Amino acid sequence: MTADGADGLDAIRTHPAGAVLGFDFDGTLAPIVDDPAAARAHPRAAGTLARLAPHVGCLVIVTGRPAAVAVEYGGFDGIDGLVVLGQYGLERWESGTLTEPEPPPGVAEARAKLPEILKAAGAPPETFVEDKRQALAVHTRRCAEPEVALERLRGIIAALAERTGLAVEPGRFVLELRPPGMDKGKALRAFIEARRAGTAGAPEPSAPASDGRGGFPSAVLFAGDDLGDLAAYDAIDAFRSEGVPGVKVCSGSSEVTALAERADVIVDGPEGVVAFLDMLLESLA
Ligand SMILES: O=P(O)(O)OC[C@H]1O[C@H](O[C@H]2O[C@H](CO)[C@@H](O)[C@H](O)[C@H]2O)[C@H](O)[C@@H](O)[C@@H]1O
Repeated sequence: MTADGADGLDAIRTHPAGAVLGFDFDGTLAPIVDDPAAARAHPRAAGTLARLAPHVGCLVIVTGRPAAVAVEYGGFDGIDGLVVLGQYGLERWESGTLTEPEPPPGVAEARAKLPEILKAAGAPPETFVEDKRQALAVHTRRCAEPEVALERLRGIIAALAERTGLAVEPGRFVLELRPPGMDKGKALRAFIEARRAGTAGAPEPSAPASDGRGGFPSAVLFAGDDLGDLAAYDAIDAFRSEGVPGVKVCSGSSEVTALAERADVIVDGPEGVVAFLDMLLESLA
């Protein structure tokens, strides 16, 4: 644990009612599997989050998944106050209500062109396109050589993104074509600022009271595993520069090393994340 991370953890323990705890879904709360539709949260993840909820200011999941899919696969419905920001922050799920924008026209264009483009690039037949309505994720995990297949597609996916006005989001054996302008850092920051102000586009619950000693947020933690989570780490760094303690947790894997280099603490995948939260919970209860 870095010294800054230890400070962040201390601040959560000292002022839990003002703390914001954010999480990625795949690879952090849910073990990675070959088929995206078969992913489910670690069996203890939802229970641990439910037990944490009454102790902390906010629990928020910030994911590349559609928000409703993360809620379903995570078993998160019913966790008090939990908010899910889906599609890198474009969608929001809270208390059973989903808010989502219309996808930009470039998504339909990319959807129409993608099959022919993948074929022309010689993508292996195991290449799989996950259609998330707001975005298209091209997966190569099931290919015999997933890294080779992914590299082969990088150029043509970038060109398609350029033509359709979309952004490329690289991840664990996946290249996503998604609307630009939002990322997990912006989503996390906007969520916290809205809570701090007690207002948002939609009626927002008032900013949770801190315990009377810390401000809001008293501390911010984010746990992630993949490249898309680096923007959330950036947000933690920015909060720190403003005097808000933070903790960057890395759900470690051999597939991605970029997060480990910037994390305060590295744990062993979703099992390690849940164990870390159990330990935090014990120190709060
Ligand atoms: O932001 P996240 O919650 O981490 O979501 C990022 C993407 O995760 C999913 O793909 C990853 O998980 C799959 C299931 O374990 C795995 O098969 C795939 O190789 C991974 O890249 C998901 O399918 C995407 O839609 C998410 O955007």
